[in-house]
Amino acid sequence: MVNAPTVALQSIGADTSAPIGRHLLGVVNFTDKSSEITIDKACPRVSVNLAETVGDGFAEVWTTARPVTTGQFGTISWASDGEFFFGAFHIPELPQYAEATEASYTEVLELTESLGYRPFRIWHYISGLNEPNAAGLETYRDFCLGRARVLERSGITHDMPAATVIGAHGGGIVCYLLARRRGAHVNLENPRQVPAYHYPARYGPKSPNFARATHLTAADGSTFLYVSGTASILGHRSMHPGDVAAQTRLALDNVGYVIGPGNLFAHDLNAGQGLADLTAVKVYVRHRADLPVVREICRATLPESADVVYLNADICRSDLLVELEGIAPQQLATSGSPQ
Ligand SMILES: O=C(O)C1=C[C@@H](O)[C@H](O)C=C1
Ligand SMILES: CC(=O)C(=O)O
Repeated sequence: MVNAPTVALQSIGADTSAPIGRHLLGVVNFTDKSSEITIDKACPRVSVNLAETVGDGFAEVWTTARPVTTGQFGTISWASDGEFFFGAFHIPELPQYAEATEASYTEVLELTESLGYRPFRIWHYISGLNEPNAAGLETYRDFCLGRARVLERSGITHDMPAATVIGAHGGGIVCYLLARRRGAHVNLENPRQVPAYHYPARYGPKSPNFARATHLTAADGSTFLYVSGTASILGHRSMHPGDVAAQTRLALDNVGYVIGPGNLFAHDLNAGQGLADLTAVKVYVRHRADLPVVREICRATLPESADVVYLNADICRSDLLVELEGIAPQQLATSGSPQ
């Protein structure tokens, strides 16, 4: 059994207890209910308001190999098994988010640093993502302002892991993250894209802070590639405006490139992966009417083995129609060589 967090995408309301030999680390329900976070002795349970109906929703269930302890630190609900950590915070709907984002991100860094953990994957779901805040700044750019201020103070603006920022249907900001105590993970860039840290000022007063993917090696040598929300961007430009099919193909192509052997070799890593290795894929589609086209392209491109879910959501640039993320696990065969 892998001694690293693994994820299963289950239907909402399905029994979200851990499989035999695994322990719950965190449960994220994508539902039609309001965003909230609860915590019990088992783990934090996050609800993200991002499904049209319960039927559209799903549960993202993270488990780990060892029993966890849970805790609360300011706005952060967390669980840890001593090596891996799951944390989450919720900021209610506000006229502006930078200040509250700064406060919660400060708590995330204080908590993970005090416990000796380093984040390796972060997700954010933000209602009104493309809407102007009370000061007229797009909410996504408002969020980036708050995040960047904290990371600048901590000197880690260019060392953040894979991330996702996607719109929610209401409820303010929900953020959840995975972190690890020991061992280094490697943040990857995609040479076909300008690193988000270096986006020109036209995209906002502060650049986003995330890597294109993060590569993690577990104690048993298994590796996991966590791919950020990836869109139809080359260089720093959004490509194929208005053409959701072309945007879907380029987003998939960007994912295949960033986890491919050439890019991993360029980051001094072995055993690149491919789209055929992806699982736990979340596809975010701006217009519901585009879902059938996006599904068709994804089904033709992704392996049948992949768990793929589709969500109707706003994306961090208003000219982007689709974005997707995934995980490429590489379990070691018993011989110790990559499968
Ligand atoms: O700002 C981010 O962290 C981010 C935005 C999107 O490009 C994508 O969801 C990945 C990360
Ligand atoms: C916008 C987006 O998806 C990116 O910056 O990669």
